[in-house]
Amino acid sequence: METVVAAKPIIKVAALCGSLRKASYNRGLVRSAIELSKSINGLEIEYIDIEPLPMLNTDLEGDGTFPPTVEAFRQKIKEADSFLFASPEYNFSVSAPLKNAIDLASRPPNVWADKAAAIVSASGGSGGSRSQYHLRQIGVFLDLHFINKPEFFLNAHEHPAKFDGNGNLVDESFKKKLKEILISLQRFTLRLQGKL
Ligand SMILES: Cc1cc2nc3c(=O)[nH]c(=O)nc-3n(C[C@H](O)[C@H](O)[C@H](O)COP(=O)(O)O)c2cc1C
Repeated sequence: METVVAAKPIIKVAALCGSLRKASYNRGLVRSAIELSKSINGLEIEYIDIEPLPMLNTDLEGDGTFPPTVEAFRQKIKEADSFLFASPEYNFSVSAPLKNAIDLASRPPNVWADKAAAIVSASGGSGGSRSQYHLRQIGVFLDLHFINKPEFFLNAHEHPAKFDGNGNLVDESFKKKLKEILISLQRFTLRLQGKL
């Protein structure tokens, strides 16, 4: 008799980067995550560019409608099962572009709610840990549920050799850690959706 193996549900992850810089290390982390996800069964990552988003102004909201770029962004967030944030630290917090993107998608109805998320960061000093803890705090209000471990903090300025000249992550131990985060995010998302 033929054994039928249930297909693993596909988890769609939307990846956001808080830096708009062309050679951003954090964008490099997103590129790496996309590459690494190709060897994880059931996980798909799409990079969502936040650069075209306007600054939030509630005057621009109609009756439940938003400017077209904002509407398209909100739709992408709505369709995702979970999120990967690559967040540089700006003045001990998340960057303004990332906070703006988060705020835009939080306007009623809040499209972040009840989803799983993971954070990685490349920054100076403590590798972005303080931006990560601010992001977790923001998630409390949004009903975003972050995985706690593993953690990923990379001081890209003290250790620039972990990236190549194009901002791509080349360090094998950090790549391994990044893949562990993706696997943990996949499992947590499935648990949250009651599929595991
Ligand atoms: C306005 C501003 C504030 C910053 N504040 C911090 C900070 O508080 N802590 C830190 O570790 N790095 C800080 N940095 C450094 C950035 O986090 C660092 O340059 C990082 O690599 C930027 O991310 P990216 O490479 O993805 O663009 C700051 C940079 C800017 C532009």
